[in-house]
Amino acid sequence: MSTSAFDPDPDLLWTPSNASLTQTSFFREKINSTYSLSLANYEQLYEWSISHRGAFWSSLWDWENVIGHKGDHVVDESSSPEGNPLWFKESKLNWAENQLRHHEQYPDEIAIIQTSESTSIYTPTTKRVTQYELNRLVGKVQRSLISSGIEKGDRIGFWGGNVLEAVIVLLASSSIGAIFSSAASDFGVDGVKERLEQIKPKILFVTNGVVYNGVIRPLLHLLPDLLSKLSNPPEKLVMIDHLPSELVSSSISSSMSIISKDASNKTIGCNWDQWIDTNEGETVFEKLDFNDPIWILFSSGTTGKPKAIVHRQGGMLLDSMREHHLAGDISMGDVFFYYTTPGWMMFQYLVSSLSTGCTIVLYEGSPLKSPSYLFNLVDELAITIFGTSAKWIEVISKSFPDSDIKDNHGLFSLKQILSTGSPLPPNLFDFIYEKIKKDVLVGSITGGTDICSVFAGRNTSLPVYRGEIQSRMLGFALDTDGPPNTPGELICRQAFPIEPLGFWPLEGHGFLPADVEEAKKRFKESYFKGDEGIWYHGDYVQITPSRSSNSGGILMLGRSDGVLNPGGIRFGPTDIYSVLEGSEFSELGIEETLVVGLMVDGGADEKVVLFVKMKSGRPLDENLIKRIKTAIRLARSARHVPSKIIQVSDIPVTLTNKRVEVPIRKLINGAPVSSINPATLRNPECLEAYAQLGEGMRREEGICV
Ligand SMILES: CC(=O)CC(=O)O
Repeated sequence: MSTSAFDPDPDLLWTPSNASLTQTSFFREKINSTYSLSLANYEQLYEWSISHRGAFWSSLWDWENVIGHKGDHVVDESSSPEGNPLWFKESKLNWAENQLRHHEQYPDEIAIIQTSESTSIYTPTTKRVTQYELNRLVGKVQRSLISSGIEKGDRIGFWGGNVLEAVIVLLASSSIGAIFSSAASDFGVDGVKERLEQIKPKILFVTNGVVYNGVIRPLLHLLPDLLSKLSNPPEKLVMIDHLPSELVSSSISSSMSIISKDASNKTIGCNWDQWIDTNEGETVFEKLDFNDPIWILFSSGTTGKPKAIVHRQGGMLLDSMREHHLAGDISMGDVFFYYTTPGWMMFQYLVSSLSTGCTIVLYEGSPLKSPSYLFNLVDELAITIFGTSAKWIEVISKSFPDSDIKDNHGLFSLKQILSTGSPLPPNLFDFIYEKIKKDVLVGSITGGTDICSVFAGRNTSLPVYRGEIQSRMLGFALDTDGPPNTPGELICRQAFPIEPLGFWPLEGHGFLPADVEEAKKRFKESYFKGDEGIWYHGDYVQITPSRSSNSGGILMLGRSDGVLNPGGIRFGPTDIYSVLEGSEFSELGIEETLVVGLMVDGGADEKVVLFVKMKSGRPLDENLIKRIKTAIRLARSARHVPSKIIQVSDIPVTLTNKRVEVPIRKLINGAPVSSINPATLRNPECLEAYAQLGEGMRREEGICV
């Protein structure tokens, strides 16, 4: 693969050196020969995949050699997303069996590398687990789950670090048809409680602690509080010694006594090593329906309790193969790292790549222990696919303003850099190509918790253009709700197999009918509008005109509920963020910004309000305000220039570190702080200040307060 020196398009940053040797091209040839077609490029393949969905998803099943029984049925082609049809109704498969499918043929290949942050008093060893060993461990955990009384449809909870045991429990859970759900070690007790209370797991796994940024953070001492807050605590608690017990021993002993006290009523605690089956045996896989639930993810909606999104076994399997193997060309020999925690869907995204035969890297710790920390890891582990967040790339770009990362790190193995979490602005594409590596595919990917996959993203068969997501993914009828070539909300017009089954509780799991009905209503309100039946994804985007037959790239402009509309000009918050996130404003002291609309004229119009968090000790003075306004006017337009630019001490972010416009827009327009669910935010203590600022602004505007 190489950069193209001759293409006149100034936005072209990278071109695959041999697009015809990618999985996407091979698959297109296969489709052409099977259906006697002559699809000539990605654009034509994409159009075919959405106009022949049954044939596409069925061919994908065959192409990926899914282990299972396919049957004849694929989907009712006339069904809408709101109809949420069953897919592959006659099929039987198991997600975990497919993830572990290389253990017999390639027992010695490394499936997982586990690495963790060290402290001055503790240096963890890097663990390498072979395909054989992983399958064996999953078998042991599977048998222990069964002995613990876990059956198909029961929920299994996990709270803790990004560790090997989390992956093993996830695989073992799917192997018997149980439903997995996890929370990250940095979620507070209330955040975990809100999740577990909704799904009522029978068993909970907890790591004893993690190291983050040099600090030991024990978890077990929080368990008594958590258990006492649950109306229906898990019957069993399994504690995983991720850290040596002497580093967290005081917290263990205090929590164990309280767990034992609870044990007479409810929860019985034990240690992973005591719990896990000591016998050897076969790992068996329950043949499940394509539409059986596999895991529950939580979306960080900021009002009400988090939405408990239930995904399906078959959809998660088939689409992850499309994503990692077909679109990403990941295969055995690749080493795939994604910086994530078990509290983010990128954990499932990463684990789901095991089916390709690649090695996945689990890293537990801070991604910013030093700016070069993860680049060293790339060299040390020969990582080929490196995934991170746009925020991390931004921070790194500010930490290395003058030095070339490529001069200090080999990065020879690196083929792809993936980014998600928030839009990757054009200047960060430039940063990667100039400072990190020239010959690398930069895959900005977007999808999220709602689909636990990617709607648009990395595509090894297509070029990379500055600021653009490469392509819409095969099989998804994606569009915007506006006229062509204008920004609009991202929609999916046709039913798709990774549509969630619904919000928990689903019918048939012993929950109150009223709760099931409420979950159904909330699901409908979350993704559908009017009676069109199409899926509204909640992202504000623009599909660009097709270049190099990519069928159009995607520009991410923000969340659709954060769209601004001053004087009838609609634009996304990203239009402002991308101007202010370069190194120029970082050097001037800007740390973070948030932009929202203040309703004026009785709601008929709005004014753009920009909140700015400054680096410690740096003021937001008149000079800087002037520079901000000028930069926005020059880069965007006079209509984009904020009416008010206000310094704040903190910008609210979700538990997965995404900044949130919606609650702040509500607060400054008069909603009470109590209307925002604090457990969904990492720093809810900052909300009160926004409510007060809103009150002041409304007074200034002559709006009744
Ligand atoms: C793939 C994604 O979209 C991940 C996220 O931002 O949550």
